[in-house]
Amino acid sequence: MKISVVGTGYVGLVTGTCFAETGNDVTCVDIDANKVQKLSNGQITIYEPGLEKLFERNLKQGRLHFTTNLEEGIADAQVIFLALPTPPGEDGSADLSYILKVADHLGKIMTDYKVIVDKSTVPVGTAEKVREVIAKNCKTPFDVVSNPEFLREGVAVDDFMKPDRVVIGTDSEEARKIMGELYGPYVRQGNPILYMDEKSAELTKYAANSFLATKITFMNEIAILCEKLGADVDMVRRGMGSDDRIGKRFLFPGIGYGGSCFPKDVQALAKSSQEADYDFRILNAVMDVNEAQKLFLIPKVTAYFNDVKGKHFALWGLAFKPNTDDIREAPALYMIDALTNAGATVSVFDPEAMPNVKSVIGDKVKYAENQYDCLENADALVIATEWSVFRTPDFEKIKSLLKQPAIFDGRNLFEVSRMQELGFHYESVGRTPAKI
Ligand SMILES: NC(=O)c1ccc[n+]([C@@H]2O[C@H](COP(=O)([O-])OP(=O)(O)OC[C@H]3O[C@@H](n4cnc5c(N)ncnc54)[C@H](O)[C@@H]3O)[C@@H](O)[C@H]2O)c1
Ligand SMILES: O=c1ccn([C@@H]2O[C@H](COP(=O)(O)OP(=O)(O)O[C@H]3O[C@H](CO)[C@@H](O)[C@H](O)[C@H]3O)[C@@H](O)[C@H]2O)c(=O)[nH]1
Repeated sequence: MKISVVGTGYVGLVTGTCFAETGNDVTCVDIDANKVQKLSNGQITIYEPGLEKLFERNLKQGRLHFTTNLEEGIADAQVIFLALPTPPGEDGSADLSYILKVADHLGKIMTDYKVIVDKSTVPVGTAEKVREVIAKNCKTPFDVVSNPEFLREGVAVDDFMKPDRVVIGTDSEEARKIMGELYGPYVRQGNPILYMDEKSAELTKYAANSFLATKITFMNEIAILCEKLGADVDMVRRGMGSDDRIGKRFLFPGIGYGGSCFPKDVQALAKSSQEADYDFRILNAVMDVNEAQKLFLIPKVTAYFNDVKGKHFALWGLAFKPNTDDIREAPALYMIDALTNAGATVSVFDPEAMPNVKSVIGDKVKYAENQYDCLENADALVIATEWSVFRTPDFEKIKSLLKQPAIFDGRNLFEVSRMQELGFHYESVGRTPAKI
């Protein structure tokens, strides 16, 4: 099938590459000429494990094309995916201007039947708006479908190729048939395509992200309570997660959820809800708790040193989670601000995200060559992201490099008892009685 993907960022590039991999002829369109040039020349523009190989193969075999020209990009396409940004507007609601601008343009240039697919995360009613905007100028029949994307950064290829489910919101039989054919190769037995009306599809995406953010936040509050009551959140987590109704996943406490999705989507759902005259109280609490959680380690660090002014910290991990170079809403950035504002200095190390951090905060911190180099002259180590490479470090080396053997771990990487045996002052999340 000939398909077009408009917006070649994270989701667009994964969508385009994966659809090419299953034999479709894909043209990706982006207004960023620099990005399009790089991609056309075989240079991948995002860090995503496993994607590069697929990207190179499909580019070489001529199934993947890139252009800045929308008219050329959609010319023969039967399906057009919109994978455009939907950032928070000033009031927290999703900014639909990117989507509606492209929809308006499409209406002026479409000359035969096409299925326009909202792949971006968009509020209820967006498919209707897209339809209206296209219809203003369009003389040919078309359908608009809501097909939200559930992939996670870091495991995006697997999530796309082996989805738990594919949600397709449409009441058009023709669009349903085309979308079913396109997704056929990805849908394993038992992991179904869920056909529904477009509003339910749109809401499913926000409901899923908000529920997961709530699940994490609930555990973060349980972790706080564990410290106050002297319980161990690891035990509580296992005890809870063994109940199938609760499930083991997304129960890991830490220093708050970040990334390009949960923070903006929880906020957008709260806003949509307000517009529908309903105060979604849980979501307001989730946002409040998460804001505070990003700085969860700071009072522990401050209490240990009395005052952090003049102290130097090593920070391992900058990306909002491992296996990505994405630093959007990363808790590490909030901690860097808090520590430097209090008069401390910080050396950082991250396997992938340092160039992105440098482009945002420049020389506010020192960028280390590797995780051990980062520890030189540091008073303590702070851990913000659970990269695998941080999980089994050389503890003797850490001890010899740090001025004092103190580790503040926002991701619960190590066993508390082992760290005590090794002679570290070790604080993590929800596993030791509160000292403050
Ligand atoms: N990143 C994720 O993990 C993820 C997962 C699921 C859903 N989503 C949703 O998917 C959507 C896209 O997210 P993303 O992370 O891929 O965004 P992104 O910012 O990485 O990419 C968006 C791309 O759109 C391009 N663009 C902007 N205006 C354009 C125009 N007029 N024509 C063509 N291209 C244009 C930009 O240059 C950019 O390359 C958002 O709604 C997001 O919430 C993201
Ligand atoms: O037990 C957990 C699981 C996750 N997190 C944090 O939650 C955030 C989000 O993690 P994750 O969901 O793995 O990353 P994303 O790539 O942002 O993916 C989410 O957002 C995407 C964009 O909407 C959706 O497509 C995905 O289904 C959804 O998981 C990160 O800061 C994690 O550190 C925790 O603190 N504890």
